[in-house]
Amino acid sequence: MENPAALALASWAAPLPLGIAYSGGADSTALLHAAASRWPGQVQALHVHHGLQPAADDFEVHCRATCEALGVPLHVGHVDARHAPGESPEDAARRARYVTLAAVARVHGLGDIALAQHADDQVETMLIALSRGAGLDGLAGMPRQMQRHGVNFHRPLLEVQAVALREWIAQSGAAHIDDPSNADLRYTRNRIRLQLLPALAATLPQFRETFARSARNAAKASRLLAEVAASDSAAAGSPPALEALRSLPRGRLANVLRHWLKREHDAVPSEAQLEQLLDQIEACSTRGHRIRLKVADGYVQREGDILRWYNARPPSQPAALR
Ligand SMILES: Nc1ncnc2c1ncn2[C@@H]1O[C@H](COP(=O)(O)OP(=O)(O)OP(=O)(O)O)[C@@H](O)[C@H]1O
Repeated sequence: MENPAALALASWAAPLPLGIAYSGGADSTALLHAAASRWPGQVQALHVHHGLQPAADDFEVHCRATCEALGVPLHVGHVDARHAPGESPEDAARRARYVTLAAVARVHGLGDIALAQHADDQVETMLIALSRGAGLDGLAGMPRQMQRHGVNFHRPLLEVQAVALREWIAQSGAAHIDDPSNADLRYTRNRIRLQLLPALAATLPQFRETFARSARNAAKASRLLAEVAASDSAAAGSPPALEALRSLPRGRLANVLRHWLKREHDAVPSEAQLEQLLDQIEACSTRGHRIRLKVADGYVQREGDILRWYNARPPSQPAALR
């Protein structure tokens, strides 16, 4: 049986040299083997050592042995991911992993990193997004390519099914790690993978393809909304002028506010907060109308003709500025 990751890489004009995010797990093992034989001498493995996990040292030892056997250089970065209040430990570990992968890549002159997420990971990501009530951005799933922390991340296996990768691993006997935490049903992602995906497969056999199509549709719509937001935001200025905001229909106003808050302040308003902010802006027809609303971890406040964001409670305003 041919490595399905090799088939996926065959049609990819990858930027070289290429870093491979290699955990030692089945999927990134299949990707590393495929990449090492497709681009000999141009591939380097990047491994993140999760300091808090008891088995992390063993994982690193395993990765070293595999890379030596394949003749691929290995670079290891260390993280000690602690999660912020309100953030799940899984999200914190993922966030820290991307930062570390990028930092290690940059040190070794690599501008591109391939991750081994596949079609099943994409479906899991969409289901998690749905379970959190996500908007279009979340439903778009993971992009095939994104720029973050100064490097390009690629996901060349997004169309490959997990079962194909696992079959190849089993048949080829390629050494890999079975991370026991992948079976821990306390994690939502594991429950989705182990309980929900088999049920989906039984009921909707084509779900991977149709979900992937929905993700692409959502991604297209999401890009369009970002373009509308960029043009409305350019017209409103930064910080945005109330008069320009008030000239927008409610849907576009919500769109531009969401993008302004996310892009410039990394703040995501709840549905109720956004509705309240829209109501306030629409009602704000006199100079004396005051706006001061809690949004995410900060505040949005009217200051004269503009709206301003504060990370913390804003100073009280002299009446002239309200
Ligand atoms: N510790 C790590 N070091 C380097 N890259 C990692 C690490 N953990 C995950 N990755 C990368 O991120 C991708 C997604 O992470 P995820 O946690 O879903 O993978 P995983 O369960 O470790 O599985 P696998 O290695 O089989 O892909 C992996 O496919 C891999 O490319």
